[in-house]
Amino acid sequence: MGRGGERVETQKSIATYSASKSGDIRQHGGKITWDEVRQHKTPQDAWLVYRNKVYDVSGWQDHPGGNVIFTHAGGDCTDIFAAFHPLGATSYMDPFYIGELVPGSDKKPEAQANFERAYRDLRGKLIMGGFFKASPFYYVWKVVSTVALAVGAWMLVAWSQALAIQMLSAFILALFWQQCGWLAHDFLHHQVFKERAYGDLAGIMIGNVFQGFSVAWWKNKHNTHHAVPNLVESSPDAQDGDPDIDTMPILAWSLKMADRAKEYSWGPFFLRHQAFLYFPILLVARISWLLQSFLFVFEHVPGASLWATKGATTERQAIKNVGLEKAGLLLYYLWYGALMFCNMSLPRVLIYFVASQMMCGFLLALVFGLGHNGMAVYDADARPDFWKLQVTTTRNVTGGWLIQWFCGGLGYQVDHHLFPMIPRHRLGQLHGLVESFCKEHGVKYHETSMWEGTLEVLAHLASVTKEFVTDFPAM
Ligand code: HEM
Repeated sequence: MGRGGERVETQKSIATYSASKSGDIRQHGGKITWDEVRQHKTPQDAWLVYRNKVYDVSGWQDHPGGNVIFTHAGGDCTDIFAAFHPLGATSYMDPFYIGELVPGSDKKPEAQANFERAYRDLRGKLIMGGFFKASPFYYVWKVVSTVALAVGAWMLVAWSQALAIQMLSAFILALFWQQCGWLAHDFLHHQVFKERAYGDLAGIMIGNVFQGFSVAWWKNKHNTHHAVPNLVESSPDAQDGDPDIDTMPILAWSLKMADRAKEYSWGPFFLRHQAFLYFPILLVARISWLLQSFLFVFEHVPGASLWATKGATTERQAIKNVGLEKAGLLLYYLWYGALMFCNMSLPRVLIYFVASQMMCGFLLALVFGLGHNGMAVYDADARPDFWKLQVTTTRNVTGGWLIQWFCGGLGYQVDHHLFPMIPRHRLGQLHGLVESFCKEHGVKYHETSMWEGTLEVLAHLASVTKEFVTDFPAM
């Protein structure tokens, strides 16, 4: 569906939604207090505050960004809304409007209010300063140089049957996938194209075809992670938790998570040894992600045709390009199979498969882990404001161009989290501004080398184990 068609579909869906709600007492019309807003915090009963206006989005499953909208139910979405949407998206909000917030009912300290204003001013300055504009040359170079890695890996396999050369090829292929991960990430955050449909198509090419991940599966998870990083959900039906730290019963990042180990027969074993098991777990992470992607795209949903998800009853209804997604994943397994079988015996194919997948899992997860693991973890009920949440749950990685290349720009994780639509090649410049802004306002800003960061992650896992086992020695 073209871009214009998509807009019309969104408008129609909002109109249908509004009509279905017209029987409710939606037009509150008057003043609403913060205490009242906070009562409406589940997907079925969701109120949002945007610039002191209150919106009722209860049960709006057709939101083009998916269920992430409900992460902020009962709260202020002003800054996270700005982080994700194109400028015109506010024009879709009117049908959801139900009233004005009573001034001062949030009891926000003046320093906090000033700080928020300053952050929003900073965003305005960045827009005016051209920070959100991508360089086409940079991204053409990134795509070409990344694809060259896959070509190199293929040539090595075709050239030699020596195990050492095949393993070198597996490593280069793993690097290719890792770099594709960062590149798809940029396109899907709409850092590159203003026209979002192009970003989605590039994402399917790099994500599904090159890397074997479903774009819709990844986007749902990743946007939710951005909205609520390191937040442990308040209840299973609230949808206010970060899926990236939902790693139980394998890894526990907080005492609250550790408590759930008791629900699984092998949970206590993992909890006791989680710092030692962290790296072995990273090795198999990619195989699990491939499987989740495949099931997400191909799982049969009753009522949905093969190439569409209209009428679907799960979060898969958010898949916009389901036909392309399916074709993309099939193409991935086709080219990957052709590469492996072009000059290798079956036993070598199996070794190559396991080696390439595990190496990539390690390369990807090492960077993911550095971004947030071992940083502050909050309960969703006690979520801090946007800026504090994004900064205190996130770690930057220092280092020269090689480290930044390896991390795909995510060495500037804090800066990226505050402004996810700013293209990767501008993050270095942005970093200076954000760092001094944090200092000026006394907000904690954390950065380490790759090595120190990894040690911090392991130390954090060990400390959760120690604290929990001290409280519950029977574990
Ligand atoms: C009344 C409130 C909201 C309205 C009317 C709304 C509307 C929209 C619209 C029209 C789009 C499509 C934009 C485009 O592609 O041009 C969109 C995308 C999106 N929205 Fe919202 N939104 C609301 C609240 C939220 C909130 C609170 C969040 C996050 C917590 C959110 C997260 C997203 C995301 C991540 C996307 C992008 C999805 C993608 O890249 O494909 N939205 N929203």
